[in-house]
Amino acid sequence: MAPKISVVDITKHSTPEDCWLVINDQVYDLSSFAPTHPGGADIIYKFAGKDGSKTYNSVHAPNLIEKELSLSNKKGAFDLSTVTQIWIDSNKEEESISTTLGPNERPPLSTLINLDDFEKVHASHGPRKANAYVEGASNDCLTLAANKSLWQKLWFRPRIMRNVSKVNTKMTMLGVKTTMPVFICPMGIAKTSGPQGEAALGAGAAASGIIHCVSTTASLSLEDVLASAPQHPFFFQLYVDKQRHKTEATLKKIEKMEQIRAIFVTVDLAVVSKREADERMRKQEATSVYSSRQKNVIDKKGAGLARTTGNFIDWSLSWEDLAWLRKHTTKPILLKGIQSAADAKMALQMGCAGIVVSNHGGRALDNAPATILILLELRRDCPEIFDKMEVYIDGGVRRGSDILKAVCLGARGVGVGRPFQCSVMYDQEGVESIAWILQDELETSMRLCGITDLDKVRGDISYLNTSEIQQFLPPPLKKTSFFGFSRAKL
Ligand code: HEM
Ligand SMILES: Cc1cc2nc3c(=O)[nH]c(=O)nc-3n(C[C@H](O)[C@H](O)[C@H](O)COP(=O)(O)O)c2cc1C
Repeated sequence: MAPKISVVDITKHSTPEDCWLVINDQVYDLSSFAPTHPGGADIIYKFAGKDGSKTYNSVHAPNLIEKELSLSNKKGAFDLSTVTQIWIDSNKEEESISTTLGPNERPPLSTLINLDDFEKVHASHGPRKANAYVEGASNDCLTLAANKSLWQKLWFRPRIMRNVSKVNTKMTMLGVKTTMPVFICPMGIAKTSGPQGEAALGAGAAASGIIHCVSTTASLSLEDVLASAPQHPFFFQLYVDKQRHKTEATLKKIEKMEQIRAIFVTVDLAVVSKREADERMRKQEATSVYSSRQKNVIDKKGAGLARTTGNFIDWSLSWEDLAWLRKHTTKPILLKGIQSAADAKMALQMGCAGIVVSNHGGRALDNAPATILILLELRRDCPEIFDKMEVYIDGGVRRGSDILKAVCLGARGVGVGRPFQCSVMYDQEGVESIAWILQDELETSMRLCGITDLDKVRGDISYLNTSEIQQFLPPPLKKTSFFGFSRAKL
């Protein structure tokens, strides 16, 4: 067996011409590869003679380097027993430098061409704490992954030769006319991702003709967020506070705010779940933009930003509380976090104006079903709700074609979360860029499907083939005809 390579040996190769790096406990010679690295040579030279694993892993799959480099550039295993404190400290310096690059060092906005690009750049260039917070999900992130991957298993059945020179993507959501059926999901503490925080989301939504749903845990005051687009409507997301009088005061304030057109009460997060990436970040690393009202405590779970800013949420919330909420607002109430047909029916019975099918982007119960499956379940088990209230969906929506799929299944619109939060890195321009990409992708997929008016195909499943994901549906509550659709629509 080849001898392991020590710290002393590696530090001898710390120049651009002779550039060795440790990546995941293996030593590589990247001298000839670095100048051709698509992410730039500098990022590799920064770690010459050092351990680049953290930065590398934040953008790359672990096996990429093994796959790409020739055998002669693989120098062997790193000798961990030779690690010194000085070496660890020098690596840390480089890591912090590489995660706090200035605006001019980020990839230009024009090079980001889909929503995943925004999440990748946030991972590689955003503040580490913000990234752990934004990208994190519960436990093993199974629901997070399922949300996204199951959209990809829903296929289209395109029609042809339908004169698609003009397409109409407009939709009315809760009485608000929008350019396309998209709202920016409520997300806490957006300032951790970029200095404009929610103001970028509000102004970007207004400029793009979509709606921002402001979170209870926004880093800016509600007034400041609304001021970012003074003529534009917003939605407000409500977490009910354990101290109910605080919620009552919030609702009283909102009642007078004409810009707020609806209240989305979040019902899927009785307690903040275990988000391990976030929890691993220690309290002292927190950028305390919001946490002044909470006492941050480190316990055995860690000190995640989500949990420390979310422990005011009332876990006693129940269906009876809807009457209490109704007493304090005249605005439409929607329940955000519906995950079954039974609860969707209940929301309708209780007089809600609508629901958001959501599992909190995989940040609530891990192993909760992917949201597209819940939407299918609703279509099958309670199709009547789509005519009687407004149904929205979020979770893993990353393509304009996902919007089209949701609408064909009967949703009035979709929420998009993480990509928008990541786009705040580029301020308002970044937010507008995401909206533009979605609009463009939506129009393209409509044209290629032979659809000219989005509103006219709402609930028309004839453009979809659901067979690949139907196997994942739970058994029906009661027997209904296939999907509850009339045959004409099938
Ligand atoms: C054979 C090894 C490598 C290959 C094939 C490779 C490939 C790439 C590619 C294709 C990109 C473009 C963006 C993307 O697809 O995600 C990229 C970006 C990047 N790579 Fe690598 N890479 C390698 C090694 C490394 C190493 C060793 C590091 C760190 C020490 C690193 C750090 C980065 C970073 C930080 C970016 C993002 C740059 C930016 O956003 O401006 N890569 N790499
Ligand atoms: C960073 C972050 C913060 C969030 N904060 C809230 C919140 O304050 N209130 C809420 O109802 N949902 C919150 N959510 C959940 C989103 O509103 C939404 O349900 C989810 O992000 C949609 O999934 P996606 O990120 O895959 O698009 C948050 C999600 C993220 C990623």
